[in-house]
Parts: sequence; structure tokens; C-alpha cells
Amino acid sequence: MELSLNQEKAINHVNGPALVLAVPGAGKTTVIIHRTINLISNHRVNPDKILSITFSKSSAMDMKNRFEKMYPGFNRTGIKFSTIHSFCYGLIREYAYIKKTDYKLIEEEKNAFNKYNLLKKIYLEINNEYITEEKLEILISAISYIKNMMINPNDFINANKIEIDNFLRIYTVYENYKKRHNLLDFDDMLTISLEILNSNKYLLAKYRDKYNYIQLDEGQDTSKIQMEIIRLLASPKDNLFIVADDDQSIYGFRGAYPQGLFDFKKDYPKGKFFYMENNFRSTKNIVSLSNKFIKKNKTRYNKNITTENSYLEPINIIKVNNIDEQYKYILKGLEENGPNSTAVLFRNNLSAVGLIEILEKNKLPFKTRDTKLKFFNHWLVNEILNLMKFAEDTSRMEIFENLYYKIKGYISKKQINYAKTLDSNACVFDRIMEYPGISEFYKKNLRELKLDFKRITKLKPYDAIKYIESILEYGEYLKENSKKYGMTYDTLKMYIFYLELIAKSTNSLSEFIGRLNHLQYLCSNSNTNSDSITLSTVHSAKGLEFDRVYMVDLIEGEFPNFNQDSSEDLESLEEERRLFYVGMTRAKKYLTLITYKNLEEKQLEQSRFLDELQELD
Ligand SMILES: Nc1ncnc2c1ncn2[C@@H]1O[C@H](COP(=O)(O)OP(=O)(O)OP(=O)(O)O)[C@@H](O)[C@H]1O
Repeated sequence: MELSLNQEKAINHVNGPALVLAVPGAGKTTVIIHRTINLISNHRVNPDKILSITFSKSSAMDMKNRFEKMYPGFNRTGIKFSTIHSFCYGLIREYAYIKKTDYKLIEEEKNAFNKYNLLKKIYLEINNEYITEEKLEILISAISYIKNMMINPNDFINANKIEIDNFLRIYTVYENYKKRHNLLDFDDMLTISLEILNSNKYLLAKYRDKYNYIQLDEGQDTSKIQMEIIRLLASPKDNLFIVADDDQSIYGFRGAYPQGLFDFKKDYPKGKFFYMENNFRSTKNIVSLSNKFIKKNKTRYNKNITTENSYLEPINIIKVNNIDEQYKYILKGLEENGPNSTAVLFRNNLSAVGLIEILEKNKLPFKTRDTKLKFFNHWLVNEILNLMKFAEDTSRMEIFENLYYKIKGYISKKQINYAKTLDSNACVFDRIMEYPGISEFYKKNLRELKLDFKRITKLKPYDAIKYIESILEYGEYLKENSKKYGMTYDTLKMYIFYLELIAKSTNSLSEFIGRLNHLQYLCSNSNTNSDSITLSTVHSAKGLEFDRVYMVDLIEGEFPNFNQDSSEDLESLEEERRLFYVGMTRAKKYLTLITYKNLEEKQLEQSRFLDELQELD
């Protein structure tokens, strides 16, 4: 590979701070690898003294592999590619050793004691109810944001609408508990590391001496506290080499702080700027339109993206009638072009479910970037399955007592408790009918309900779900209670939609459950063959490239991901636009953007980003 002049300039930078502002596909990773070699080979820097910080474990891995490919045989020993968290953990362990204390990490979900369980327990104690998975995610994300942005939780509450009752109390109890017991979550690794570096002169000097050259990849998604740690470490030599594309900052919700890049000049008046505006990855068609598109954002360094690659095919915007036609379109493309170097990208992970079902049915190999799809263990999916299981055996009180109030029938807790004292092998409805003084009206209701469940056993899974949703009025319950679960009704409907999609090809409950298990298995044991189709959220596709990219489900509300409850401020819109841009710029040769007009009876609007692209083209 022949390096460009601009790449050369950045690679040849040795001492002092530098910010490399680059566009997608400009070879940022390439530059970090070549610069590392340059420091070692031409400037006699000891490999141990270079610390390259990557965004995620997988990008650290990717960088190592690319290094190997570019410089086969070069002794990589001592060169450190690490995430900031892994660096911080090392520092904390050393500190703990000196202080003869011990910190326990509580991130691993597989351990019995972990932060998820701790937060669930605190939430239950404070709010007297169980927290849903969605709310737990909101809670964790808010705590993380506060830590990463180094803000006061009170200020956070004042500036944000958060759907968690007693958030401040939960936050305080959680923080105090961890402190008392020396527990660490990922965010504490950062806060504690910063405290150590600020308070322990010995360790600060030691680590400054240990790493003389610091390189930071994906600088745009580094949080405020991470940047503080890195700057403190690099000081006073300030041999800090940051590579970034502010247009690809997509982790604002987790505290990414691209503002740090805009402050670079102020923080380092003598700092050097390098620009890499040539995209080596994509065709002229893709580069030109994505460039015009991102220019609609106001908060950004102005860059002019160019490419020497030739024109190939225009970006393809496809509007079909419904999601089935979207899938058919993709299948046809895969049939014509094969699965090699192809990705299907989407805004929300739920989209993966429909794609997995369709690809599996057509025996097409795929791999998912996010292997733990929460769909398969989601409470809503479990509840529908449980109602179907209950239909097959209406004596199963252990199922019914958790669901009776979510369907029609006006059954009371007292009646359930009474029924539990009767013969446990008898049908639950017959038992409730024994309730002392129960009116004829109630009995009629119960007989009807019993009949409803009998009917369900005669239906195929697809029709059974529809029956549960409408006739048993489970859908009504979801509509009225979605907020309680930290979700919108539209999202809950999508869960049902995908469940029905999978149910369509099955004839019995056991076959249906078997299919769900099989799809979940395929998802978590993803095909790693290079010639399988990659399914990924745009977030997880960061840094990757494919010959052919389909972006799917491009519906207003879905992408940009705004619902009726979320605020549509300029900042969030710009972040969504950056995310869309990251998706577009993953494509080397062919980019297809797909939207559809209807989802069942509901009419949809195409994503506003497609409107923008159509206007710009
Ligand atoms: N000088 C060059 N000549 C030819 N190809 C290059 C050159 N530099 C980089 N590339 C290629 O361009 C592609 C993009 O490089 P790389 O992935 O490093 O870009 P990036 O800036 O990290 O991209 P992004 O930020 O969009 O993820 C890769 O396929 C890489 O091999």
C-alpha cells in the first residue's frame, strides 16, 4: 500500500500533541499502525513505551491483526493496544496492591453478584417494584453518563427527563454501597483512576514514565473523563497523538465528548493539526452524497471529503410496500451477488430478529455482531409463550397468577389466592368459580375465558398470538402500561410483530418454541465464515467496511430514533445524522437504503434522512 502524502505527514509526527482529523475510510487505523513502526524503527522508541488506546476490545484486536498483516514477522511484543478501561484496571490493581486493599469487579453478568443484580435490588427496595430490563438499561446508561461527563447527578436530573422514580436515591445508594465494599463497575474504573492519578504522585510519575507516547484512536467517542485521564498521563511531554473524525461521534448517550476535539487548539496552543480528507474506501457516488449529507450538521469541523476511487453505482434508495418486500429485495440481491462482504445494517437491534428468521429460512449464512439479542428472553415474548403454555394446561397456577391481570376477565388477587388453596390439579377457572359468593356474571366471564384458552390450543401459533393480543385483550394491557416498562407501545408492537413473523412457519407450540431456541442459538453461536452476511446495528459496525451494504427499516421514528416521548433537540438529531452517516460510509461499492410504506395496517413515513438525501442528490 502506498501511503498518501497526508498520511505520511501524520505518520512522521513524533513529539508533542497532534490531532489528526480524518474522514471515513481515510486510513486512521492504518496511520496509527505505521506511526507505531515509525517511532520504533526510525526514532528508537522502545515499543514498551507506546500506548495505543482503542475504542473497544474488538478494535484493539482488529488493530493487532492489521498490524500483523501489514508487518508480518515484526516483533510486536511490548507494543500495547488497549482499551482505556483495560489500562485503568491495570492502574487500579497496582494501586490496590500498594495500599494492600482489594477491588472487586462487578460487571460480569455470569457472576452471581454483579452490578445488574445490585441495581435491581436497590431499585426494588426504594421503589417497591421490580425493575424491567428496559428501565435497568436506562438507569445504567444514566449513571454511566453522569460519571463519564463528570457532572453532578442533580444537574443531570435538572437537565434530563428520566423515567426512573427516585433516581437520585438509587444513584446515591448504589455509589455508597460500592464505595463501602470496594466494588468497581466500568465507570468506576475511570473515576477511581483519575482520583489515583490526581492524588498519588508516585503512580502518576511511574505511569508517565512507563508510556512516553500515547496514541488515541476514535478520539471522537472518548468521554470527558477518559480524555482527562489521557491528558494527565501524557503531560508534561504531551506526546499525545489523537486520531478522530468528529462526524463519526455516535456515543453521546454514553458520554462521548467530541467537544474535547474542538477544544484541542485551546488546550494545546502548539499542537499540530493534520487533515486526512481522502477516502480510500468508497466509490465517488458514496463519498460525494455522504459528504453533502453530513454537511447538514452544524456542530462539526468543516472537511472536504474526496476520493480517487471511481464512480460505480448511484446510492440506491428503495421504497417498497411492506417489510416482506424489503426482505424479498435483500434476498434477491443475495441470490444475484452472493453473501460475500455484505452487511445489513439497522438502527435498532430488534431489526435483527426479522432478518435472522428470513435468512435462516432461506438457508443463507449470517453472523450477528451483537450476539446477545434480548428479544429471545424478553418478558413480552415469555409472557405470550406462557399464555400459550397455560392454554395447554389450565391447571398451571404458577403461570396464571403472574398474568391474570394482564388479560380480560376482571379476576382479583383474592380470587387467585383462594383458588390456590384448592386442588392444584384442577383447572384454574373451575377453582376460581368456587370462590364464595361469586356472581353469575363473573362465572359467565370465567366460562368464556376458559373457552378462549381452549380455542387457543386449536390454533396455530401465529393465530394464537393474534388471539391473545386481541381477544384476550393482552394488547390493550400493553397499550395502557407501556410506559411502566420504560418502552413505547410501538416498540412493544414490534416485538409482537417479529414473534408473529417467526410463528408464521410453525404448526404447533413445541415447534414454535423449538424454532425460537434454534434462532437464538444461531445468533449466539454466530457463523464466523468470512462469506456470511453480517447483521449489525450501525453502532456495532463502526470501523468496519463491506463491499455491499444494505441499510434497512429506514422509517421515520426508527431512524432517527425518536418516539413521541423523546425530545427532538438539535443535538440528538445531529447525533442520529452522524450515525446514519457512519452506516452509509461502511460501504465500499454498493449502498442500498430501504424503506417501506406500511407495517400491517399502519402507514409509515420514510426516514427524514432519505428525504434529505433525495434532495441533495
Ligand atoms: N494509502 C492507502 N492506499 C490505499 N488504501 C488505503 C490507504 N490507506 C488506507 N487504505 C484502505 O482504506 C480502507 C479504510 O482504512 P481504515 O479502515 O484504516 O480507515 P478509517 O479511517 O479507520 O475508517 P473509518 O473511520 O471510516 O472506520 C482500508 O481498506 C485500508 O486498507
